[in-house]
Amino acid sequence: MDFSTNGSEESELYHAQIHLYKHVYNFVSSMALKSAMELGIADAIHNHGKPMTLPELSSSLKLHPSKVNILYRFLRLLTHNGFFAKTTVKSNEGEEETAYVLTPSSKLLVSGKSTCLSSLVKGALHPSSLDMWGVSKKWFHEDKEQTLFECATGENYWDFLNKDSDSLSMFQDAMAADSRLFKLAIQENKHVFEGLESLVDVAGGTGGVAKLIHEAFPHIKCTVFDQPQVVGNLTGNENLNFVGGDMFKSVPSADAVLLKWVLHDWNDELSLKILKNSKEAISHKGKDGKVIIIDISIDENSDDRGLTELQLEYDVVMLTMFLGKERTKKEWEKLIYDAGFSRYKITPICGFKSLIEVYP
Ligand SMILES: C[S@@+](CC[C@H](N)C(=O)[O-])C[C@H]1O[C@@H](n2cnc3c(N)ncnc32)[C@H](O)[C@@H]1O
Repeated sequence: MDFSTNGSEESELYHAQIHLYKHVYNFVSSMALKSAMELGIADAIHNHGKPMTLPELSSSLKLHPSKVNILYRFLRLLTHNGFFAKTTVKSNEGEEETAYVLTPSSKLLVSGKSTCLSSLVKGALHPSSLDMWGVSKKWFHEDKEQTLFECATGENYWDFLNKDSDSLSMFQDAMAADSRLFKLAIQENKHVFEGLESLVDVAGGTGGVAKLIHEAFPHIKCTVFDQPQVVGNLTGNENLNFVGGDMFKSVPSADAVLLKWVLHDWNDELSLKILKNSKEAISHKGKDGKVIIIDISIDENSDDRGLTELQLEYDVVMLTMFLGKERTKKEWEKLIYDAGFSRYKITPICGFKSLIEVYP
């Protein structure tokens, strides 16, 4: 084989190598982030109340003294990746020392805050979501309509969650964490909820979003509708109640149906069923009823390549875990019209998701 190249071919080759290696080792950044979350680095810096030096951080985390340099190297990667920032402080002896501070991204790992996403990091990077990748070649060659998760474990992800209360809690906590960040989107899109007297949050989990809507619009009668094993033990109040059931059979009646992070779990056939049941649920309001979908609308032509990459990664997660999908605007339009709705409006929210108002 001839490896001789001219300058530009060489540069292209090295670029290609860096590109490939970068994608091969991306998992290290994910795992370092997971370690930071498990160690509680963000909490330690937050609780310290001022920039924290490496020895202070190591001692606060109660690490073995032999691990200080290891912590430094994890922090170097995480700082490079934008999770921490460095500053200088003066030691008691008057010497300048490097100290770490939180960035907006690591502030999302501070526990006890409404914006804490630690449980999402925990759920998304849990071995139950990662181990399945070992059988992806087998999955591609099999003539079976099953998820990668099912191919690896012999059971579908919903059954896996439902048989073990720890896994179900982990999943619901991750969803609730994601939902809490929805507060800002509600404030920015108040008009979507104004005028409603009742709303049912279909497959609303433990009520993360419904609670935010209830806070912002206390007069709206909110119902969280989910599987009985998810909502069975939850209690609300006069205007926030929890109902167990199966959205593929029927959906409780309300002025509006909310479907957040729901339709991406299902293929078009099952999503159509959910949308038709939702249409039925708002039918008493005639043309004034609405279905509010919160999901990704993939934009492959976006100038923001990082955002599109995240949307496409989510699509593969939905595919491998649920045989679900993230949809493009065109795919949303088809699904919405196939379900018998007459118009819709898409508004980008939360950076990478969309709010889709759908009308009969
Ligand atoms: C991805 S989670 C979304 C939860 C919530 N909407 C949120 O954004 O936090 C999907 C939810 O669908 C619920 N679910 C699955 N199958 C269901 C069914 N047949 N009827 C009602 N809910 C169901 C699950 O229990 C889970 O809470």
